[in-house]
Amino acid sequence: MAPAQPLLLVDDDAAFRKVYGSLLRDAGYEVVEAGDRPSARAAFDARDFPLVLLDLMLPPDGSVSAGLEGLAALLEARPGAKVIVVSGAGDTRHSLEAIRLGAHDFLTKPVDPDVLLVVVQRALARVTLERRVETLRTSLERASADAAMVGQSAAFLAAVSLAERVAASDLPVLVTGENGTGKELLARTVHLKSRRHAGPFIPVNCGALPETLLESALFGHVKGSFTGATKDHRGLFAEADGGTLFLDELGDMTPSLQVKVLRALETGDLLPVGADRPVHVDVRLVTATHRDLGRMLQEGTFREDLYWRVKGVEVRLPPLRERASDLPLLAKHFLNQCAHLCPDGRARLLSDAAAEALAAHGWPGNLRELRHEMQRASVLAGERRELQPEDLSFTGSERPRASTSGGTTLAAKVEALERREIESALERCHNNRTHTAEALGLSRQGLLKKLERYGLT
Ligand SMILES: Nc1ncnc2c1ncn2[C@@H]1O[C@H](COP(=O)(O)OP(=O)(O)OP(=O)(O)O)[C@@H](O)[C@H]1O
Repeated sequence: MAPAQPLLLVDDDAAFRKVYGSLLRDAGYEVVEAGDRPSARAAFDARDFPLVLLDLMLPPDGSVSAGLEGLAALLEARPGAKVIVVSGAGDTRHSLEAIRLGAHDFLTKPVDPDVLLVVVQRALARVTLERRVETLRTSLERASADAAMVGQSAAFLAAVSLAERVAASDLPVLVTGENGTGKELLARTVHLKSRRHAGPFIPVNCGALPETLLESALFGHVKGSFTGATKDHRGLFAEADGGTLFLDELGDMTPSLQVKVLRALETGDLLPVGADRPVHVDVRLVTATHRDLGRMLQEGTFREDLYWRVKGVEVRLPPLRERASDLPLLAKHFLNQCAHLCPDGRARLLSDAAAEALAAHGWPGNLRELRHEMQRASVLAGERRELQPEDLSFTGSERPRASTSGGTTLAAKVEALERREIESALERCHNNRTHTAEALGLSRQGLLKKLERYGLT
């Protein structure tokens, strides 16, 4: 038999506690009683009660406002607990205020015993459901993070094991590796394996925004602090409070912003743009860069004090060419992921010749390039079940097909040309989007739009 669920029954009226306490005990619940606010709070703190039946007007003061404050404090301490407010006749206004503060329901005295039992039963069923959802959500997040990190090569497993070992601590983690090696995925894994896993994971690409926008995105701003600041904005540091902030492409951050980030990390205090008072946050930092920070230190483009603050433990992700044994596994993983792109919804397979072509390629864009190749090959193969080398862009046979498949109108030809230019710039810049945008004379945002339009993401 399942153990009786514990309820906390708080009322200064001993007769009420006696009658309703035994009613609930007879219904199979374990009832703990409290007759005033301090003893109710002590009992609440001592055990994980899923449900509290609470009278608002309690000794020592009998005041409703203190009762409402007490209710808010209980819910703040344990937001998952359900509180049912039991008030005297004529107290509806206060009961509604209690609901606004987060109480689950209210009952008015004299309480009909049958109604009480139904309300209690439904509130407890709700708690059970919410707890089950939370457990499932956590295990799903963990499972999907594990499942997403495909690879068995020694170099990859060493990186993952180091990341997992450091995840439990609050140490900063610096993930290094070429573009597309899986740095963001590893950062998410660190978060999901940490004690902060239920908190937010906030990724920020430091190379994607100009300095002033990045500053206000990170630290927030107050309304009116600059043109366009029409309302207060919390900022991503504050949004990551209680969780993990992932600063991607840290090496792209300007020196003056590096100073501000360093200050925030040292004190935990942020100064939103235009604010006169700092805000305190509790954030675990994970950073990533494809740049050689050691060389940037020597060149004076990256601050040494910030380097030591973010470095904590450095985890280097190997490029795909150093993980040759993972290539077939990863290719299959990405083919399965994009099965929905195939006309029959079934994942395509690699022919031996296609597998050889993959093995012979250098993969400058790493896993991102492989994922993209598998997507486009799945589409190009059409009804064919097995992929052939000509379905791969780097074998040289697919490229001309793409340029002619654009159609014969001028617009189609221009599009085909633009697509080819973007592809070759991406290749030259090793898939670094900031550099590709610069090389093409586009804004990063403009490039991202085009990548999406041509299915190159
Ligand atoms: N071990 C892995 N198993 C399966 N998929 C992976 C793995 N690592 C990365 N990926 C996938 O490869 C792609 C690129 O990964 P990710 O964005 O994490 O790389 P990155 O190093 O952060 O790239 P960038 O340097 O451009 O920011 C993503 O689609 C990601 O889901």
